[in-house]
Amino acid sequence: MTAETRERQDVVLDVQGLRTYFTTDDTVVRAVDGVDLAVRRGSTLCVVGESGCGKSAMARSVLQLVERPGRVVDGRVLLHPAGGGGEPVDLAALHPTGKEIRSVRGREVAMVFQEPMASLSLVHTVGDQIGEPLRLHHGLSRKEARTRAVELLERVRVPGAERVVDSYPFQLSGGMCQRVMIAMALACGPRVLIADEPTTALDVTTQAQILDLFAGLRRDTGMGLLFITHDMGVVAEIADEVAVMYLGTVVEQGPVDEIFHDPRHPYTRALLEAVPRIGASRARRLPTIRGTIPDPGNQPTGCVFRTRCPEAVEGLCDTTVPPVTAPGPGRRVRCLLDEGSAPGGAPDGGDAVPTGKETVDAD
Ligand SMILES: Nc1ncnc2c1ncn2[C@@H]1O[C@H](COP(=O)(O)OP(=O)(O)OP(=O)(O)O)[C@@H](O)[C@H]1O
Repeated sequence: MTAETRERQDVVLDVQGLRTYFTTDDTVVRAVDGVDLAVRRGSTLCVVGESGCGKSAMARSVLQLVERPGRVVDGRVLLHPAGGGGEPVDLAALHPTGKEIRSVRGREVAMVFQEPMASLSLVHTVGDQIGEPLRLHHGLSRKEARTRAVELLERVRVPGAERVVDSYPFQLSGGMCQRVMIAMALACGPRVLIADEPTTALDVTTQAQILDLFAGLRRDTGMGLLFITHDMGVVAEIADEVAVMYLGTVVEQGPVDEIFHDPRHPYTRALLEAVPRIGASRARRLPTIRGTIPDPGNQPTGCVFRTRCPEAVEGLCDTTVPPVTAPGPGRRVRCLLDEGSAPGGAPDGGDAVPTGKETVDAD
């Protein structure tokens, strides 16, 4: 078996050409505009980008959780069966409120959000909330579900799990609530866990503990982790692979080491320059990315990043949509100025990654 075949077999969630638009009377916000991603078993894919790049809309689209007026308008979200055999299910083709997608949510693909307090019910105990999917999907009795809830709390390293299981969220700290959310997400043994900025609302110490917890869980359970963040420091801590998102599209992706040591897209370089460095002089001001993200309802012509790109070339970047190119195995870049990029497409001729032509045609 070649390394590429093995890599393909490892894919548990395959997002292809995903587009999610928010349509109102006078505007169409192309929040997700042709995204291709693959989440592998036992591996963490970090999606990184500034606020408003479409990370949450993309993550919510996977489970058809986009709120109106948002809607998945194109693309496929293939969930591969356990063990790699059989036909994948296209989650994007399921009805957003139908029975099929509801049976996938929580059971096969679970999600953890940024604000645990907003996601937890304040009037039910922690144990009842963790146990609910177990009673619903696995037919456990109330007592069995409580026992399992204690085990799950212990697994996410909640001290005094026997006591915490009978408490209410408002009695717990933000970090503890996030652990409860993670325990809930793990309850049914999902094959994919989507975590949307799960540490952003937490203090730095708790953040580090939760990241450590995610890394351990991913290792121990073999689930695929799709981790959304705006913070390159978090990416460095937890990612195996990285997808850099800007204005609804993935502008660069690849293995984490390569993204950090050989960033090919000017946006990736700008994100990396804005990360504080250990040992850097305090007097040195951190560079920020110039300008602001354009209105996704009114995207620039040509390259989406060119209005903020320090390297943009007039007459090229404003007129031509960059094709996806492949500068190396597992690497994808969308930049007209990237030298050494071969025309895009999977190295094995696979169909999971768009070719440059498709990108050009899409706009
Ligand atoms: N309900 C909505 N109606 C209209 N536009 C929306 C809606 N929700 C999101 N958008 C737009 O979609 C785009 C992508 O938003 P999204 O929240 O996915 O970005 P993000 O990268 O996750 O940012 P953040 O880190 O702030 O959550 C933004 O321009 C946002 O304004």
